[in-house]
Amino acid sequence: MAIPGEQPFNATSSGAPGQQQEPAVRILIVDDDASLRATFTQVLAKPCRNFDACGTVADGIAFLSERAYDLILLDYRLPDGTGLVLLDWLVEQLREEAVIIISGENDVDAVIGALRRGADDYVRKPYHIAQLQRAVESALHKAALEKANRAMEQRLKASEKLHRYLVESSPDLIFTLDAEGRFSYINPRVRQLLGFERGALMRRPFTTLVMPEDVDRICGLLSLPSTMPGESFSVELRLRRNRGEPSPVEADSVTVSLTGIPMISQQGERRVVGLYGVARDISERKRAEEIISFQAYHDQLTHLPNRVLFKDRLELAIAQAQRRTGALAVMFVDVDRFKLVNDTYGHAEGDLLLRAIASRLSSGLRRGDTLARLGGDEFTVLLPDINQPEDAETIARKIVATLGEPIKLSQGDFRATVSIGIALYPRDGNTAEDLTRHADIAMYQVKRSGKNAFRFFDPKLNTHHRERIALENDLHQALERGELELFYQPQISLSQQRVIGLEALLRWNHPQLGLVPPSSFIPVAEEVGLIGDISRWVLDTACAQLARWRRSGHTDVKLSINLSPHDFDHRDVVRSIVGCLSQHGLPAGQVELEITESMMMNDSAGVATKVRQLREAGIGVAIDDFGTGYSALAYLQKFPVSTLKIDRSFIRELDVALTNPIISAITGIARGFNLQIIAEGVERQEQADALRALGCDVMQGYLFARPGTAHEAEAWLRQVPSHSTH
Ligand SMILES: Nc1nc2c(ncn2[C@@H]2O[C@H](COP(=O)(O)O[C@H]3[C@@H](O)[C@H](n4cnc5c(=O)[nH]c(N)nc54)O[C@@H]3COP(=O)(O)O)[C@@H](O)[C@H]2O)c(=O)[nH]1
Repeated sequence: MAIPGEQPFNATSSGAPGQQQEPAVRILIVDDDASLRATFTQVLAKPCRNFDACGTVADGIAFLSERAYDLILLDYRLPDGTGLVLLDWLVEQLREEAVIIISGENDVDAVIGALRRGADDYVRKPYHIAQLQRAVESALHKAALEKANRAMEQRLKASEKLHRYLVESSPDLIFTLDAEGRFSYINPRVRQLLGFERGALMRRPFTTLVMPEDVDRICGLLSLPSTMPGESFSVELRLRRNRGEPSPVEADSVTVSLTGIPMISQQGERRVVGLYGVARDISERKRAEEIISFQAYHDQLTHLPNRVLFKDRLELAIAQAQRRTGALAVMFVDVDRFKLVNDTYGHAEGDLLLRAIASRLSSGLRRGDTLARLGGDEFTVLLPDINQPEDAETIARKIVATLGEPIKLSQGDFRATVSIGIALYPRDGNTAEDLTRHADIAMYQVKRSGKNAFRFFDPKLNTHHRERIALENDLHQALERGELELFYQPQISLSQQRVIGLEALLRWNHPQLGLVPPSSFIPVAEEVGLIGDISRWVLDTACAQLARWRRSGHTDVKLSINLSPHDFDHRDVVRSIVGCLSQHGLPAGQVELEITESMMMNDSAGVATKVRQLREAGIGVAIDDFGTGYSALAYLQKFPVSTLKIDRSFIRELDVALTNPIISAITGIARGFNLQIIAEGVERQEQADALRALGCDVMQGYLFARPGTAHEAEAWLRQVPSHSTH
């Protein structure tokens, strides 16, 4: 883009810097007397002067048409006309040469005529050389001054043009106000930025453009008398958009950063006569700042306040409650079985569920309450003003009720439930951390006692909770540190007098607590979502061990492996089990998986189908605690298992009476369905005898061996058990 006025600013003077050179001067002599022309050239000669000379008006014009001169010495009387003709030509051509008329004429009219036509001086013949020289010096001096003036004028014009261009095409709003705060100038940017014609704004107060909310703030700054001369200010404010004007921007206002500089009178006493202002549109920057700030304080998925903002609001609410001696409640809300959805249907469905739950939860709250998402499936609620604990209870019931209707996910409906823990200020703590932690502990208790409910914090829960958290933390590292170990317990066939199977039983060698039984940590692993990793480790370790035993010749021993009901929540559980067996080169028939009877009763994860697939792959499936639940024959048809394990509780009853109708029934069912039967928890010889009498041949229990290491198990495989029955 060409910038007006650029060239004049680039002009540089020629000549070596610091060297004061007299400028070159060109003089034209027009006189019909050749000897005079020679004299002029001689007496006026200087190193920097160049002369041309001719004797007629026509030749003079010819020279002048070729180039410009600084001075013309013009004879009045010439053969082809008077010097006036040449003067007229100069005027006509807008020429700027200085002219000295030289004539013998005594006529005053001739002199006046020449001066009127623009001649600068008049020398009458005969003249003294010195007089001519003075006239020439003076005319040249005057011409030089005029030339410098013209150059200066041109530079000023160019400069003015450039400044006007810069101001008028500035992307910022530039304006001046008079002493009364009214526009005295505003650049055309106002049209584009705010949709106002600049003509319409002239003499109108600046506040015409300011959004009403910001007027008071800016008025103080604009009250000029109070502004110290030279004191500038910067302020952010919103300028009004002319809504009558069509605009690509929908906003009512434009946020600008305004810099105001008082204009000081240059004459007389220094006083403020107006204000010079530059307003820069910072709407985009503001929007970006708002987005960044929103992201810093909100959860991206649900757009609810995040942990930081929740803590902030809770601290504020505590301070306010302290002042008015009031009460508030904090709820910790955890979505039940969320991991199931995430693992089974994928993260997109999980996100959909979380968004739907967020919307349901907030529908149960009032304005002024805060619902936040801490991350994962954890939400918190702040009820900043409650009168009694029952108020929090009412809201908790309401929240539970909002989830009554199933949530539509793309892969089907999901009936979401939540576990809610409640802590009250001041009863359960007076800091944001304590209240949130205590609500979390209460929520944990709800989870442990069956989920889908709410509970208030009870200080007695605290110690237990601490131990539990410590256990959880340790469990997270147990796998990495190699603290898990498999023990094995033999399953004996009394008729064959040998170990026909082994059950793999998990142990945790805790560095401080010693050997931790699975009943103490498996439920924790299930709750914190570690069970998947642990089960994979168990399966892999047990299969690797069986492969070793096979290599030692034990090719007909069956290995029972316990699986958690949670493992069956995974779509690809069957594929991973089959994959693990083939990876270790095991025949499917040598492995049996133990599932619990309760899993058959709640078939939400399609356990029946998975059991069928495992059986089709040739893998055995045993029902672990058979008889303890509502075992029904219908289940056995639906779940094509291979083995029933009679629960320990029935074996214990054999101590009282050596017959038991339930055991008789179970053995009958097993025979009817062609299932293998194993009695577990056999501790005494009498129990073994009674079981044998009832038709049960395979047994497992302390009578034969307590669970032992892989090394001990290998020894059992090699020997016939000593505790044979009579
Ligand atoms: N998901 C997984 N669960 C597992 C795994 N390993 C074990 N478990 C389950 O933990 C429960 C407790 O197991 P454990 O403490 O190992 O107890 C087993 C035996 O030690 C015990 N037992 C065996 N004989 C007797 C006996 O004569 N008396 C008596 N009081 N107890 C005895 O019984 C448990 C074996 O039970 P079961 O599995 O039902 O056959 C238990 O429910 C295990 O299933 C694992 O790797 N994953």
